[in-house]
Amino acid sequence: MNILDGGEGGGQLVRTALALSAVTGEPFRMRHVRRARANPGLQAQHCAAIEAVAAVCNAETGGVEVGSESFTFEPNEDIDEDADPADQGVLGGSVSVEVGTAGSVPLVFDALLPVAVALDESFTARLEGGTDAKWAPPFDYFRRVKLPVLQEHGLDADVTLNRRGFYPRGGGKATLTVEPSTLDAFDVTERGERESLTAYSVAEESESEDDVAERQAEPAPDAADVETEYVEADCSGSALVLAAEYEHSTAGFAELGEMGVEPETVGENAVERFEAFEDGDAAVDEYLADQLLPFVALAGGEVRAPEVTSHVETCIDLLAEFGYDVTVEDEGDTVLLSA
Ligand SMILES: Nc1ncnc2c1ncn2[C@@H]1O[C@H](COP(=O)(O)OP(=O)(O)OP(=O)(O)O)[C@@H](O)[C@H]1O
Repeated sequence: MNILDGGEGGGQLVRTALALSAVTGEPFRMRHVRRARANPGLQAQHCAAIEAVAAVCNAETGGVEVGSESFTFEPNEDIDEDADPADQGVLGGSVSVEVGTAGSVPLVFDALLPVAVALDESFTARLEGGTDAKWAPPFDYFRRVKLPVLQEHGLDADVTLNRRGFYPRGGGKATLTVEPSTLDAFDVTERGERESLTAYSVAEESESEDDVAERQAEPAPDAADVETEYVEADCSGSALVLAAEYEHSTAGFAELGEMGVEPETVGENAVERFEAFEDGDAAVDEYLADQLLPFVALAGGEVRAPEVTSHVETCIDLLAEFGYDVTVEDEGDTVLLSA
């Protein structure tokens, strides 16, 4: 059993370990889960990710409860460890999981997506929780930025939003369907010319009185197409994702509305990050960089990112524990991640 130390990072290490364990068939124990966080141990969102990935690969789990700092995950014992990972017979099927209040639905999807390379048959995951939650990719980032980049590289997956769920009540619903997939190696080193820029601005319906969705999108550059939407949800909330599609890549700049923060400020923050990105030479934004790492490890290739964030660093260490080497080349203003 692979003994992993989760102490240097956050939930991302839990999600990456689950995905890699499902793909390789290698069981693991993770200790010191989120040790340095203010609320150490597994949180509801992480327990939901464990439950979802376990359902897809028939894993046995131990120690999975909120607050637990150590847990085990043993994927289907029927897996033939000598076989190629793509032929190891991870099952598919369907699973419904409540992530709980505003626990992030896209983050649980993140744990499930890499399993695509080892599936026998498709799986469907129906999740309930926060679609647009703090410290996580908002739903439109997942749908408009991350998924398109992965689909471009062979991932056969689709997502449907059934209901938005904002912080703190959650209550959002989304369905992810993933088919067995063969990934192409990544060559995301130059982003190329920008082909489109879209501001996806969403707010809960009561916020239409204050034109929140329009005001969030107002600072977007003139070149941007603007899509505003008001939705039914269990509590008020709003999100803005500025998605920039380039010839060879897509980058996203996502911000959530917050009490006491003017909607225009939400938009300005996203625009500031977009402009800084366009001033540099990276092909993906800093968040996509850490989220792509498991796929780069599995498929090989290169991705040019703005910097080595702590998420990138700790994820690379974890991938090495499963035998996947990702190297980082410091290029000055950018970094090249290769496998
Ligand atoms: N604004 C954002 N846009 C896109 N992705 C984001 C954004 N904010 C955070 N993320 C992504 O969300 C993930 C957060 O991972 P992290 O390990 O910090 O989260 P967690 O599971 O909530 O656990 P923890 O509470 O331990 O931090 C990262 O993959 C990061 O790229």
